[in-house]
Amino acid sequence: MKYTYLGPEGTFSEAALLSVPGADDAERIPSVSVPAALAKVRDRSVDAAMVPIENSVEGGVTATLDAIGAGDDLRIVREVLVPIRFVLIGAPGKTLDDVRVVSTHSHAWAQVRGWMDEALPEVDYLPSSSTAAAAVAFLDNEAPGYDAAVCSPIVPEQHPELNLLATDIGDNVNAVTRFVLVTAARNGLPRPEPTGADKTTVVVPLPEDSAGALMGLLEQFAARGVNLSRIESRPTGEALGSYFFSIDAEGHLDNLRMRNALRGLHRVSPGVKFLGSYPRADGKEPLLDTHHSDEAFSRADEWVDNL
Ligand SMILES: O=C(O)C(=O)C[C@]1(C(=O)O)C=C[C@@H](O)C=C1
Repeated sequence: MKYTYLGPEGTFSEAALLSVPGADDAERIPSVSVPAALAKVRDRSVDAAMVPIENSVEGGVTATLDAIGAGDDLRIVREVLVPIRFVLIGAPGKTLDDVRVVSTHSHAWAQVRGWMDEALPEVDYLPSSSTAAAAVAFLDNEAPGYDAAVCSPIVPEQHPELNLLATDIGDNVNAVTRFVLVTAARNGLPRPEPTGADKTTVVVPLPEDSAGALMGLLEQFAARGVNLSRIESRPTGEALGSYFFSIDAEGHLDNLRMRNALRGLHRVSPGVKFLGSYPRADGKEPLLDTHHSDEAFSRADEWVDNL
């Protein structure tokens, strides 16, 4: 297997990838952005990409939601949860008092704003493509245009020569980011089998100019007892008012309640895209009524077939 991730080395995305069995011995190619990582999957120059999709504090990673929803079909085959901690790295020779401009990934910045307001209230922010990219720029000894970088504690572990100014600067000690491992659809790799604790991700265009369109989508899940764990709307980019929904639902494509929900979804929104069924990282099984079990759906089909 050949993998890519949002790089460079030392990002949370790399930490997520390294938790995949066998990935530490496999070829791992860093990408400069989430769309660049997914482009490598689509042109088959790698087998899979590890990308962030959702953070418990800052919400959906829109770059990922937009890039997996558009273009050729992709498949999510695994999810990984990474606890998030942040440190502050200074430019060589700088102390905390010298810091005027801080750089990091926008999601990381949103998670340290409280600490910054307390410790460095006057500071300006400069966005970077990833947390690690902001920090390792100091290794090149060039002036990167900022005085400090927010990144994962892995970066100073990998590069002890970096100037560590502060540790544990995240505002929420329980912050977690969810990452997904994405492959090309129909790439010949085995698809994840149902485990009893699975998630299914779909992207659904909202039918336009129709009263109750969102209700029409949601009731496909509700009527079959399929619980949703995430739903986010994103603009398609085509026109004002044109939206798609990115949805995670509890269950696997092989569960009859999910198959029936997806059939219903396709009737109300034929542009729906299936992005994969894969095991939940937390192993949590859905709470099901008996009338939503596979047996109940099979018995109902049998009853109708025999009428
Ligand atoms: O920059 C990184 O280290 C990433 O892996 C990206 C990312 C994100 O997009 O949310 C991952 C986890 C943290 O929440 C901050 C940044």
